[in-house]
Amino acid sequence: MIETRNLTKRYGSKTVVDNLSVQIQPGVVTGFLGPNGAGKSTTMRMLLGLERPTSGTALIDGVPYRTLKRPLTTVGALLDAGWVHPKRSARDHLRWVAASNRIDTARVDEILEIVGLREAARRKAGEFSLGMRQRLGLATAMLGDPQHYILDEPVNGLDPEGIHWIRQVMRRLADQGKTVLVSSHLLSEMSQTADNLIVIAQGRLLADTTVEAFVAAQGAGKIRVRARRLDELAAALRHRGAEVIVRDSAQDRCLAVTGLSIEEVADVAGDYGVLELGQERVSLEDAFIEMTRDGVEYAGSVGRK
Ligand SMILES: Nc1ncnc2c1ncn2[C@@H]1O[C@H](COP(=O)(O)OP(=O)(O)OP(=O)(O)O)[C@@H](O)[C@H]1O
Repeated sequence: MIETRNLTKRYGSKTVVDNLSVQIQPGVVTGFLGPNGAGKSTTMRMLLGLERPTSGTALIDGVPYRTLKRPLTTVGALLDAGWVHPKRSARDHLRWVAASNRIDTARVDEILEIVGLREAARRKAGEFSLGMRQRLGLATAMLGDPQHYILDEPVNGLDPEGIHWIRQVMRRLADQGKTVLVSSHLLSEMSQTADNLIVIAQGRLLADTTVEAFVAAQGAGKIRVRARRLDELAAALRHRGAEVIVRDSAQDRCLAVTGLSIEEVADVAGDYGVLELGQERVSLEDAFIEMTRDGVEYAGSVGRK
């Protein structure tokens, strides 16, 4: 299991990770979600022993990463597509990593096949595209067949085919019973990739739940309404005691209403040129924006699977 206990990191007076306690379970893909600068990379770097916590602990199977004897056989990591000497071939890079971790070099050709780099194995890594570098980074992470994976924005810069491939790899690893922690600020991506979600903003835990429960809880009981005179309708609904959120997106402008029944909303909306009325089905994107905007404490309100 990957775990943080009251994990805190400060740079000067700025708290980047704030008292974060989470447990990442095996057998599922856990999405680590947050807007830019939320503290995801810093948390992952602390888990990998690359940053020292100001307080609290980051543990892999109950111990700090730094104490692992052959780390690559316990945790596979992908940070910034991994570092590779530009003049070294993919194969030589992997053989070097394998040797330094006492991993059988026979595994190198096997893993090159798995990540689809067999043809390019003898080319210099400096000539690789971003997508190929991501594949090589993942190959490095998978080399020691570790139980745990920590992947920082692995889909960054990939084309749709590459994204599909990475998703499949993560799913397969989870199905094999591995722990897979994957960060992203792309919510739509996470909704298609992850089973569980850990959401942070400004270093603080906002949600620790399943993707399904997260979306359901965010959208529960809201009524979506579009009308010609939307702002006036919003005021009228508030006057009737409803809680009203104005959703402004590139596609449309609508209201999300709670505190009144759909019949009551319909009664009011009739006077304001109603165009559409129904139970809201929120996207993960909307739920996330709403949550991080309000900074609502969410953790614990919805149980895990
Ligand atoms: N070494 C450092 N010194 C000072 N501040 C830092 C350092 N590393 C990170 N930060 C700050 O910590 C905050 C969190 O950064 P972090 O990279 O962990 O966020 P993130 O959630 O991974 O965001 P992104 O998706 O943009 O990578 C940012 O405001 C960043 O500027």
